[in-house]
Amino acid sequence: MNMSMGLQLHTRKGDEAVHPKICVPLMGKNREALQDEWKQLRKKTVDLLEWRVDYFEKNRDVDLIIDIAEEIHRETTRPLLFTKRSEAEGGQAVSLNEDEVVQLYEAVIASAAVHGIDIELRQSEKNTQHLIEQARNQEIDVILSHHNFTETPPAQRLEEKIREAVDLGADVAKIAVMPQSKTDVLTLLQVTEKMSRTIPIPLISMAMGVNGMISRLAGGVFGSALTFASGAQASAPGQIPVADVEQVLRILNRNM
Ligand SMILES: O=C1C[C@@](O)(C(=O)O)C[C@@H](O)[C@@H]1O
Repeated sequence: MNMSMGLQLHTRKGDEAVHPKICVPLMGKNREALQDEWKQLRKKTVDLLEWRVDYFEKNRDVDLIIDIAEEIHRETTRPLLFTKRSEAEGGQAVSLNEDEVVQLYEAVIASAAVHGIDIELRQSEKNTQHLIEQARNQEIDVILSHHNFTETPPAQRLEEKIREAVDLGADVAKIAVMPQSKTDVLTLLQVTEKMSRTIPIPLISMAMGVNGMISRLAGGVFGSALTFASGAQASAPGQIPVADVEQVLRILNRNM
């Protein structure tokens, strides 16, 4: 079984289900709010934390960001995923332009304060390759991600996105879609089932919204390596509180 050291996610082995890890997003707008969020998680089963830095007010203060990232890891001892989600893919509107986002990622990678970074596949190939190279030197995992907040593209398109992530050199591929029907949820799960058996890296997938909730609980059965669960707030539609997710996964893992 491959283990990416940074985020410690598992690649699926043959036909076996994956015991997915649980990641909780931190969305505080300042240090105090972030501290409140992670303190509330102390007694919860959380494998990873994601800092959604697009919610952070002082997003130009790189030294502060690195200092907080170090504090999060020191205090929680969980691998930390660093994400600046774009507005086009469900993130907050921020004043940073593309180059500034790349500079922020470069500084965070250089600090080695995080264990993984999320880069969207919409980012230019040049920037992506550059950041992957930097991250590799620091043994930081790179998730290459694609989110569609309005619909579920056809299976073939989703498979192409996953292949694109693999071909660009991702350590982990991720797709999130918005289902308009239960059939769309099945499409997402079917793609997950097929691709997680075929690609050499862990795959994370989810269908968002109420229709998609089942994918956040049962995605591991189909090969998804990680599920996002809400702590103080949900960072995407359909996220379920971490204690509920943990309960369901415990039942599945115990019996499978
Ligand atoms: O990409 C993802 C997945 C997500 O959008 C979800 O649907 O749970 C939540 C985001 O915080 C994270 O960056």
